[in-house]
Amino acid sequence: MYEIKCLNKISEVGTSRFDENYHCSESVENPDAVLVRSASMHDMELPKSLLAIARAGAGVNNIPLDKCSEQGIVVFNTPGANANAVKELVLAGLLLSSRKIVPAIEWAKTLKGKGDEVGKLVEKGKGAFVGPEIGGKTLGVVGLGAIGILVANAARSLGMEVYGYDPYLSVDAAWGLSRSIRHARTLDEIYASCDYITVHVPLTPDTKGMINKESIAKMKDGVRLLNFARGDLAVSSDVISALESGKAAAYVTDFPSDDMLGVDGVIAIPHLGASTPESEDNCARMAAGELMEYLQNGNIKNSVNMPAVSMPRDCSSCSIRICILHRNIPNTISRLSGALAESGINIENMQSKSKKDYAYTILDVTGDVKETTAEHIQTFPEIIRVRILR
Ligand SMILES: NC(=O)c1ccc[n+]([C@@H]2O[C@H](COP(=O)([O-])OP(=O)(O)OC[C@H]3O[C@@H](n4cnc5c(N)ncnc54)[C@H](O)[C@@H]3O)[C@@H](O)[C@H]2O)c1
Ligand SMILES: O=C(O)[C@H](O)COP(=O)(O)O
Repeated sequence: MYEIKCLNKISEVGTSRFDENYHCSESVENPDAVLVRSASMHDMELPKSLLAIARAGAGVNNIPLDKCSEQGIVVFNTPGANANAVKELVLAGLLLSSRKIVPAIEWAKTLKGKGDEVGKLVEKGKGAFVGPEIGGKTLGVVGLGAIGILVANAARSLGMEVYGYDPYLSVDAAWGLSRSIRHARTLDEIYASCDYITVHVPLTPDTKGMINKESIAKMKDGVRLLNFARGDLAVSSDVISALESGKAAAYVTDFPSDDMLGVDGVIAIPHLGASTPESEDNCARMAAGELMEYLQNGNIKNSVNMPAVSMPRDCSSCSIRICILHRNIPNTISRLSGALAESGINIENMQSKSKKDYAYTILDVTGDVKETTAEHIQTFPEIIRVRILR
């Protein structure tokens, strides 16, 4: 029985994929795997039993990736599964940042009780809520991954002039990008050209605080900023100063901090980007599938800390699969195959790949694989974790 611990509420569309070989609940003590959304795992003790974590979503800054890699815990996310939900809210954000919709709605509520006067008061007061159209304006999209691409293409079809910046753009992503998106080679080009700037990059030491005094100074006067990626991408005191001085006209954020709340020009949304039934179902379905495939077959797809390695279990003569997470250093494979040969075990099929400092090897074997074989391999200093799947 595989024990799965849920740290957040996960859509049943995902958890119902677990069959009678799985037990999934919030109160599991020694989990084989964890399913999580945004709950922070940084201060959590990671039990020895833990083999994998699946983030039902995109951002993995709530998970201690280095610690997981060292302990042989494979971390998955669900690329693209919530991208459409975020794109739709970003489009709403573009309009909210322009058309003074939120204060106008609040003002309209104050007319309650004015009876037949309401129509006249609306016409008299609406002049306070004039805001520009987005059509014909320039939008800079920073980060052209699953979300950035959808936002760029959609804004283009709404009549915006769109600039995209992503120095690590993947080939797949490039195929998905409309040809009419302008390629910005530097962030400065985005800052100098764009009336609206939206960021869709992961939070990393490189991107933390990228919206700050210096970058804002390079932006156009009256720039409207949108942050549906992570709060710490922006230095909040610098954004507040820019709003107060009029340098920035709006800051739409899905990650409000205390100091931002109530500031004129801040449109604070309570992290709703991925909160649609469709996206919650997509993420949960994908995350549960990734865990099952890894726990049962040792296959890794969509991991953020380990290489993608998959082999079908179609070797009719070999019922045993050995899965080894190890360091990416020379001679490891030959030591492994030597140790297996000494125990009379033959490798029938094999796949091995590396990702930065780590590597993963799957071996379909014939012969008498004893637990002691795994224990012996586990003593090699380059080996992080060995699993035998029967
Ligand atoms: N508001 C929400 O609910 C919500 C939902 C999903 C994702 N997110 C956030 O949005 C981020 C992006 O999500 P995604 O699904 O598009 O991820 P993704 O991995 O598909 O795309 C990220 C893109 O950013 C690019 N990138 C990385 N560093 C960069 C840099 N310094 N400059 C420019 N580009 C850079 C990458 O090359 C990649 O193309 C996530 O990491 C997460 O933090 C928020
Ligand atoms: O990175 C993500 O996928 C989003 O921030 C969504 O987070 P959530 O699953 O907690 O809504």
